[in-house]
Amino acid sequence: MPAPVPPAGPRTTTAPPPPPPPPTAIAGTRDQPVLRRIATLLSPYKAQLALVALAVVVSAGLTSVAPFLTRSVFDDALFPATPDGTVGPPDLTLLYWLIGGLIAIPLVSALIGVGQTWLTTRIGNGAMADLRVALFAHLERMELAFFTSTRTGDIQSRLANDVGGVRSVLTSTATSILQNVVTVIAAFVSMIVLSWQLTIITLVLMPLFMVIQVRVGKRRKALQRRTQESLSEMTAITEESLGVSGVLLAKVFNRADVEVERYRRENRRQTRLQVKNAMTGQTFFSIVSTFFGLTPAIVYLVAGLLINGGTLVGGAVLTAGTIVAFTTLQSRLQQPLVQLMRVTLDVQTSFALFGRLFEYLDLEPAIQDRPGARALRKDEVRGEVELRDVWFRYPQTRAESAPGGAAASGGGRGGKGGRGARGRSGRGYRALEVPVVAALTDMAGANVLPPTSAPGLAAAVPVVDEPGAARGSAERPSAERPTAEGTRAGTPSAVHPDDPAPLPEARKYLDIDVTDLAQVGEDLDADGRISDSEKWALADLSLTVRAGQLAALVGPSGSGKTTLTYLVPRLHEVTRGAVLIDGVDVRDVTQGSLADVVGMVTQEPYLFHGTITENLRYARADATDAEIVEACRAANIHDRIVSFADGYETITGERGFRLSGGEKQRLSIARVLIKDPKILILDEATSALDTATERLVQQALERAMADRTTFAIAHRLSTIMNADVIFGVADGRLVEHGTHDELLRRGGLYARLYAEQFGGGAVEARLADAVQFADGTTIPRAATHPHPDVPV
Ligand SMILES: Nc1ncnc2c1ncn2[C@@H]1O[C@H](COP(=O)(O)OP(=O)(O)OP(=O)(O)O)[C@@H](O)[C@H]1O
Repeated sequence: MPAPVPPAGPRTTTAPPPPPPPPTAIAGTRDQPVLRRIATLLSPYKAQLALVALAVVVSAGLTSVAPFLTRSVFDDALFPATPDGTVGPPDLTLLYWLIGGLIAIPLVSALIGVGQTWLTTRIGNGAMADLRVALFAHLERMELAFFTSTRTGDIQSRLANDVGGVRSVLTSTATSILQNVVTVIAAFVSMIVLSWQLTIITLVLMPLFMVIQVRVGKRRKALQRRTQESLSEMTAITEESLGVSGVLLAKVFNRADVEVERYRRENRRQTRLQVKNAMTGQTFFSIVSTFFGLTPAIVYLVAGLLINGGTLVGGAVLTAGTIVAFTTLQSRLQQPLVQLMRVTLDVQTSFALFGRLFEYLDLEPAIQDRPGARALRKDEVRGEVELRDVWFRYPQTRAESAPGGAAASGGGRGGKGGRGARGRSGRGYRALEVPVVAALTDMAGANVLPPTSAPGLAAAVPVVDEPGAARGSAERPSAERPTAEGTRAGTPSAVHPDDPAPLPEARKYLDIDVTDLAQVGEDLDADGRISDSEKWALADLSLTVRAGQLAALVGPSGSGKTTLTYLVPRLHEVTRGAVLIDGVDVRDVTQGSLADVVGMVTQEPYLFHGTITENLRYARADATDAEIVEACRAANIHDRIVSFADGYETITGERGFRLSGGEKQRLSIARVLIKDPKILILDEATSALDTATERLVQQALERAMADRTTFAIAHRLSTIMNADVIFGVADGRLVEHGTHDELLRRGGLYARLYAEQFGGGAVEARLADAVQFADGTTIPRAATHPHPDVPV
C-alpha cells in the first residue's frame, strides 16, 4: 500500500493556485525604458520606500548640520571674538551644548541607518523575489518550441545569475543614490553658505568627471552582458555535462577530458571578463580620489590669497572656523560623491542584466488561450479527433535567425531533445517568433488554402468512416474554412505568396524505397520547389479518428509522426488548417482543459526526483491510495513497486534514473491511467525494453488504450494489427490509410514497412536485448548497446 498522502506541496495541492499576475504588471511593458520598468518593479513597495526616503533626508540633514556646529565650536565657544577684536575666554556653556550636539548626531544617524538597512533589504529582496517568480511563471507559459530551441542552462542562468546580479541594485543602490544625492546637495548648500569662492574650486572638474563616467559606464555595461553570457554558457555546460545522461554519454564515449577542457576554456573567459569588469573605471576613480585628496591644500592656498589680496566679495569674512568647517565638509563630500559615481556605474552595468531579464519577460508565448476560450468538459468529450488540412512547420530557431550567434557559442551536442539551435541568449527568438505568429494569424484569417496539384493525394486523404460527417460539425462556417474536398477537387482558392509550389503526387512517395523516404524533402529542394528553410514538417494532412478508435501511425524516422501527435494537445500550433476534438477547434478551448482531456505516454517517460507516489499523483493530486494501487496493478507495476524496500515511497532518482526503462514506462502508463484522459497519445518505445518486461508493458498499454481514442506511434506488430486504422506518414504527408489488410493489398509504404520492419508478420517487436517474434519466441541481439538511454 502506498503511504498516506504526503503533505500538500507544490505538486500535490488540490486547489488550483491563483493565476500569477502577468509579468508585465510586475515589470512594466516592452515599450517602457528600463528605468521606468525598474520603478514599476518597485511600485508595490511605495510606502516602505517613502520611509526610507524620509530616513535618508533626516540623516543627511543631521550630517550637514555638524560642520556648522564645528564652526561654532571654534568661532563662538573656544575662541569667541570680543567687540574690540581680540579673542575672549572660552564660552564653556555653549561648548557643552555644541559637544552634546556633535555626539548626538552620529548616534541618531547610526540608529536611522540600522532601520534603513532593514527596510532596504526587505524591499530589494522582495522585488527580486517578485521578478524571479514573474520570470518563472512566464517561462512556464512559453510553448514547447521555445524550450527545444533554448539551452536549459541559459534559462537557469538567467533565473539564478542574472536575477542574483540585480540584487544589489534592488537592495541598496536606490537608497544609496538617494542618500548620497541628498548628502551631496546638503554639503554643497552648506559649502556655498560658508564660501562660494572655495566651492567653485571644489566643483571645477566635476563636468569632466561626469563625461568620463558615462563612457566608463557604457563599457562596463557591454562587459557585463558578455560576462552574463559567459556565465550562461558555463551553467549550460554544467547542466549538460553533469546531468545523469551527460555523464553517461561522456563516460561511454570517453569524452570526460574534452568536457573538462570545454569547461576550463569558458571558465578562463569568465575570469578574464570578471577581472576586466573589476578594473574598468579604476583609473578614473583613482584620479577622482586624488583630486579630492588635494583639494584641502588648494583651499588653504586660495583662502590665504583671498584674505591677503582682500578680494573677498561683499565684505565676506573668511574666519579660521569657516575654513576648517569648509574643508571638513569638502572631505565629507568626497566619499558620497565617489560612491555616487560608483553606484551610477553599477546601475548602468545592471541595465545589462535587467535587459537580459526583460528580454525573456517580453517573449510572447506563441500558444495562448484566446479571449473567450471555453473549457472542454472532460465528462462530455467523446474523443473524436480530426486534423483538417493541416500544415505545420517548426518556428525558425534562434541560430538560424541570428547568424553567428549560437553557432559562435559552440556549445551544443545535438540529440533528440536538442534538435533546435543552442543559442546563447533569447535575443533572436522573439524576432522570428513574432513574424511567424503574425503570418500564421494572417493566413488563418485570410481564408488561404495551401495549393496542391497532387491528384494522388486526393485518394490518400482518409476519413475512417462516414466521410464528411465530422467535417460538417466543425463550429466554423465552411465558407470561412474551405473543406479538404474543395481543395482536392481543384476549387479555385486564394493563393498566399508564401505558399509552396505544387507538390508531386502521392504516387511518388509510394514508389520509392522506404529507407530513402527521409530524403524526399531534400529531393524537393533540389527541384527548387520547396527551399530547405521553408520545409514543412507536416503538409496538407487531413484525417479523422472516431471516438474510441485506435489509430496506428507508421512511417520512416523523421517523417512527422511525433509532430503530428503533438498538435492534438496543442504542444505545437498548426501553421495552417485546424485540429478539432469533437468538432471543436483546439484553439477555441482553454489549454488547461485540453490537457485534462489528452494524455500522453512518451518514448522517454519523464519522472522527477521524488517518491513513486509523488510522481503518480502528479497526474491528479487528489487520487486516493486505492486508485493509485489500482492503476499500478493495471499497468503491471504494482508487484515490482512493493518489492522495493520502500515500496511506493521509493525515490525514483533524477529523471527516474533509478528505474529500468520498462519500469519507467509502466509507471508512466499508471500515471496516465490515474489521469484517465479521453484521448491517449502513445509513442511506443520497444527498443528501450527488454524481453522480460515487454509483455508486461504491452499488456499495460492494451489496458490503457481500451475505451479511449488512441494515436499510437506503433513499433509493435500487435498494436498495428489491433488498430482500427493505420496511417502511413512519409515526409510529413499522409500517403495512405486503411486497415492492415487493405494496406497490404495496396502494396505501398505500409506493405514495405511490414515486410522490412516486421518481417512480413513474423516479428512482433525489436527490443533492447532481443528480437521478439509473433509466435512468442525471441532471439537475443548482439549486446552492443551499453544502456538504452545512451544514444549510439
Ligand atoms: N523541435 C524541432 N524543431 C525543428 N525541427 C524539428 C523539431 N522536432 C522535430 N523536427 C523535425 O521534424 C521532422 C519530423 O520529426 P518527428 O519527430 O515528428 O518524426 P517522427 O516520425 O516522429 O520520427 P521518429 O520515428 O524517429 O521519432 C524531422 O525532420 C525533425 O527533424
